[in-house]
Amino acid sequence: MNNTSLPPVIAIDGPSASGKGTLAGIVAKTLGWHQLDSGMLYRLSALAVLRKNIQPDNEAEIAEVARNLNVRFEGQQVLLDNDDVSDVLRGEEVGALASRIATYPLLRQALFERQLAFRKAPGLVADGRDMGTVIFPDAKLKIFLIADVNERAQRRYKQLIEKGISANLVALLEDLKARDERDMNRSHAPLVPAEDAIILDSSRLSIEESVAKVLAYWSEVNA
Ligand SMILES: Nc1ncnc2c1ncn2[C@@H]1O[C@H](COP(=O)(O)OP(=O)(O)OP(=O)(O)O)[C@@H](O)[C@H]1O
Ligand SMILES: Nc1ccn([C@H]2C[C@H](O)[C@@H](COP(=O)(O)O)O2)c(=O)n1
Repeated sequence: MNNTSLPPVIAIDGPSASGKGTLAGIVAKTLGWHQLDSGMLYRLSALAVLRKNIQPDNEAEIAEVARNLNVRFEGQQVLLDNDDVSDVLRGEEVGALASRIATYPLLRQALFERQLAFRKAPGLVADGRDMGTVIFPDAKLKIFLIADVNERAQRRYKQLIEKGISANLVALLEDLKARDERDMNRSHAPLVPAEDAIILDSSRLSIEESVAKVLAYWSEVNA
């Protein structure tokens, strides 16, 4: 099967808390497509590493854990080894370790096929850091979603408070800056826009305005 016969992909990449997941979810629902939150796979790997007490610098063992992840998605629930980990996955410890181990080429390779498997008819909206550059380079539409780091910290702060999780705005801002630095400067699959990506700055856009822009770009692709 050549790539033109594969289901279409819309790739949405960008830094933490830029709104990728929110945007991908609404666009996928609007189009009736599947969704891949690739960051979730890195977070699941990090959580499994923590639970198995694997040393964070043991790249080979971490890749092995990722290759054998026993994960199920049931609606909004994520089950790791039959345990509902939906909330714990979003925690700071897991996110920080995910960002650290995501620098390992063996781990990225271990998750490669698993991500490709999400590409099913009628289409896929995939969000992450390397969707348009590495995993789905033939995506029909590539969005690189950015937002000012202070705005992203505010968004993450509001998101956590609304979930009843205590948060510190200054610490969140520092964490986002550190994560941006690591995600953008790693040697394998760094966070960079694909050459054919559209840069969408959502700093001053509402969620609805961002969604409308992506759907308009998609209509243009098909015009
Ligand atoms: N354009 C927007 N305007 C205001 N808030 C937004 C906008 N887009 C997203 N948000 C809010 O920002 C928060 C972070 O969004 P989201 O979790 O989708 O980001 P993300 O880029 O997927 O983050 P991560 O990479 O860390 O998973 C959410 O609470 C979401 O509702
Ligand atoms: N395609 C991806 C997705 C995620 N990562 C890494 C980098 C992030 O810091 C971490 C957690 O992702 P999030 O849930 O915040 O989107 O996972 C990556 O390297 N490549």
